[in-house]
Amino acid sequence: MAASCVITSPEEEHTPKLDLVTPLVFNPSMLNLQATIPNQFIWPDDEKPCLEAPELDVPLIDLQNFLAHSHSTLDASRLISEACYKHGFFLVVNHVISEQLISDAHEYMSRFFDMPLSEKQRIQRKAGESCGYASSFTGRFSTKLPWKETLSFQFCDDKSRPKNVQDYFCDALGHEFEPFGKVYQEYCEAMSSLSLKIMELLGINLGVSGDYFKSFFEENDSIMRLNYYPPCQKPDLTFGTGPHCDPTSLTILHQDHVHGLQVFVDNQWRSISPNPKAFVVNIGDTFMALSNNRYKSCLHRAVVNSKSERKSLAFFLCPKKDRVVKPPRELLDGNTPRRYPDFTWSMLLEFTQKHYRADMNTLQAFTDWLSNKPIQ
Ligand SMILES: C=C1C[C@]23C[C@H]1CC[C@H]2[C@]1(C)CCC[C@@](C)(C(=O)O)[C@H]1[C@@H]3C(=O)O
Ligand SMILES: O=C(O)CCC(=O)C(=O)O
Ligand SMILES: [Fe+2]
Repeated sequence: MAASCVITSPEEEHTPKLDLVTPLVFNPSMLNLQATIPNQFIWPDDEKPCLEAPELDVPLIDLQNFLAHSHSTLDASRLISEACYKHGFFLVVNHVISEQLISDAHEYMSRFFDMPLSEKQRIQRKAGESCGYASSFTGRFSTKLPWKETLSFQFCDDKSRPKNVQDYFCDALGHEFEPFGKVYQEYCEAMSSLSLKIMELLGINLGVSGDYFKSFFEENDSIMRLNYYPPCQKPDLTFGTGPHCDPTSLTILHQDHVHGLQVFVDNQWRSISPNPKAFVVNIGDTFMALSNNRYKSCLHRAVVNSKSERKSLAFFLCPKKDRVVKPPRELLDGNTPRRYPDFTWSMLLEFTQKHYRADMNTLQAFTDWLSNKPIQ
């Protein structure tokens, strides 16, 4: 890739001029071989990563077995419940999503991020918006920058816009990107369908009537995100994705073969190793509110390494923007009073894109913001 990382010279870096207006440009091809990393990427000592985290034993759910209501249904149901009450992470296998589609999604991600920076910047994320290309969010954040490039786009399960992902790529980058768009259109449709099956399963486990959650997420208006983490010569000083809880409802993540995902459980960072046949599923803040705080949206992060790039495909299930997030009556009783106020996903999304950097406290900060309390 062309271009270089536009950073002031070392002496200026330590005494940056106030009128310095040239934003830092994160160009991995220039940065990933440098022995030092810019200060903006260095996280505070008390937040730095531990690169070796013991494996977290998460339940592995055979989805076809489960949905066939076979004898293993009760076992799977119990395993998922235990996980969701504790940390909200579980693995799904036998999900009937083709290996070829997953492989194509990873292949096109590599092709996209291998493009020259100027090409990627044709689809640059605009301030306050969730879609587009971002290189380490330079210009969005000024400290604790994540060591990653991302491409995010919307998926609408909307019959009136049947090819919205494919159209996004063609409209933004030109007709030659139709193959990109076709693969991610098909991938997002598969993720949406898998999400609804998982919602059916979560509803059963929470004792919620019928298809409450499944119908809540029909016509979902979700976010697909491609995470590309270049190698980093100082992986112990920065993060690919910093510690956070997903503000969304459900995340379906496919890791490539490189380790990096860590989850905070029982006051310890634990890793979830890549499994090419499995999707990592985790509960997000919005579903935690929908479940009236029963299922947990859990703190997690992604570390980087000095040897190889890492990629992950993250599908963030989100309800239609104007749908009111409110727990079903079965989850409201004397013992568990209402934990969060009514809100729409549109409000929480805007909060994370314009007012607050999603972290481990997003939902509480959002609740305070809604009640006009000063953010702690
Ligand atoms: C609604 C969203 C905001 C983020 C992408 C989706 C779900 C996860 C969020 C995020 C990944 C949490 C960590 C911080 C963040 C800024 C990031 O590192 O990308 C978050 C995303 C975002 O605000 O762009
Ligand atoms: O890349 C990963 O393993 C995790 C990324 C993540 O948590 C996110 O994008 O929200
Ligand atoms: Fe996440």
